[in-house]
Amino acid sequence: MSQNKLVFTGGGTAGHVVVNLALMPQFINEGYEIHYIGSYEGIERELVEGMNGVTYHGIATGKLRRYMSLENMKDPFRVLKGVMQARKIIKQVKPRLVFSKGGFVSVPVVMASRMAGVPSIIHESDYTPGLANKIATNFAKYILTTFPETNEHLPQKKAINIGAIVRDELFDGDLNRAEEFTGFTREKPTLLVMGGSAGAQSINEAVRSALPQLLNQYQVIHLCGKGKLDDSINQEGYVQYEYVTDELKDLLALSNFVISRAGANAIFEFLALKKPMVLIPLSSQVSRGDQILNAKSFEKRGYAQVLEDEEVTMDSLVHAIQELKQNETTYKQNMEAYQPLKTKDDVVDLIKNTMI
Ligand SMILES: CC(=O)N[C@H]1[C@@H](OP(=O)(O)OP(=O)(O)OC[C@H]2O[C@@H](n3ccc(=O)[nH]c3=O)[C@H](O)[C@@H]2O)O[C@H](CO)[C@@H](O)[C@@H]1O
Repeated sequence: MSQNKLVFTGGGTAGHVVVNLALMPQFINEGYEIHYIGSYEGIERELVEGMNGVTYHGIATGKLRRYMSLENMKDPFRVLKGVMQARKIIKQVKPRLVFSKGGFVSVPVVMASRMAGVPSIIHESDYTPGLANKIATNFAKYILTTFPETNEHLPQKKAINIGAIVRDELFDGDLNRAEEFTGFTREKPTLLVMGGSAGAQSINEAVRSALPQLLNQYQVIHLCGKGKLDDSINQEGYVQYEYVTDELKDLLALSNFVISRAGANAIFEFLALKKPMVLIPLSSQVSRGDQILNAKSFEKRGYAQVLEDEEVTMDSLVHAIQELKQNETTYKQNMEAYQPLKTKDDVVDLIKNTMI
């Protein structure tokens, strides 16, 4: 059996899985045995379980709720159970390192790795660290950050700014496949709408109400989130999908502009692919406001136009798209000047240099 074993963890939303999806194939190709510790039912299970070369282990996990619920009382016990389960898995697998992409499920795993004397590296995509990663930082060797400003909130010895890690496959989009999948053509420009990995109701509603205006000028690909399809809409030039996996690269290749939430992974993907974007960050009423900071940073660098969630209407959305189109060249020039700080290979090297 291979002595080169790694454990990856992270979940809750796709944003806490995609960096792992970018890194794991590299290690699998080099003959490493990969284990993934996630929740029993989260999106990480869906995205990871079928992958060749990865063994998935489900554990109990708590959840961060920003509202009062009886479930909140049960969470400490679930986290404790998760630590015991993760500890058992780590003892059995004996990995050389644990790599965590954050999210609540990752906390017990990073704690258990520390107990077992296995080093861990965690990754924070957002402008400010989330609660799970703040806790996990205490037990980890390093925390890798996407935005340089994030390091100000973290212990200096542990924080390393690496920039974003984008999946290689996203650069291999194919226009013919996209046309076949959507039924669209290249004659009209295409707008891609992505409300984060789970979809966003406010964006879905605004986009759907703006369709009569938008479809005059654009074709619209709408990634609307699980359970958020609207079957009553059947208009030429509009397609909707709950969530796409392999097809995403092709849909991105066909898209000229993007309307999106401001999740860190998604926006760096659009930047890497030079897609001018309208960002509608998740409001601070329902989150810690990290997406607002992500979006502002992109606006400041001239990559995006930002609309606050509270001001999203049919008219404000159409207006924002018009402005984006008018300034397309400037946005693209700004994005051309962007150079990723470190590559995926640098992170792979860091992992190898930190392994026991
Ligand atoms: C509600 C919530 O907690 N959101 C957080 C979550 O967002 P979320 O899970 O939406 O994460 P991101 O926007 O960062 O990433 C979404 C990922 O899903 C992919 N994708 C999306 C739709 C689809 O159909 N197919 C697909 O593959 C995107 O390409 C991207 O890689 O994690 C982000 C990264 O920590 C945070 O910034 C967000 O605040």
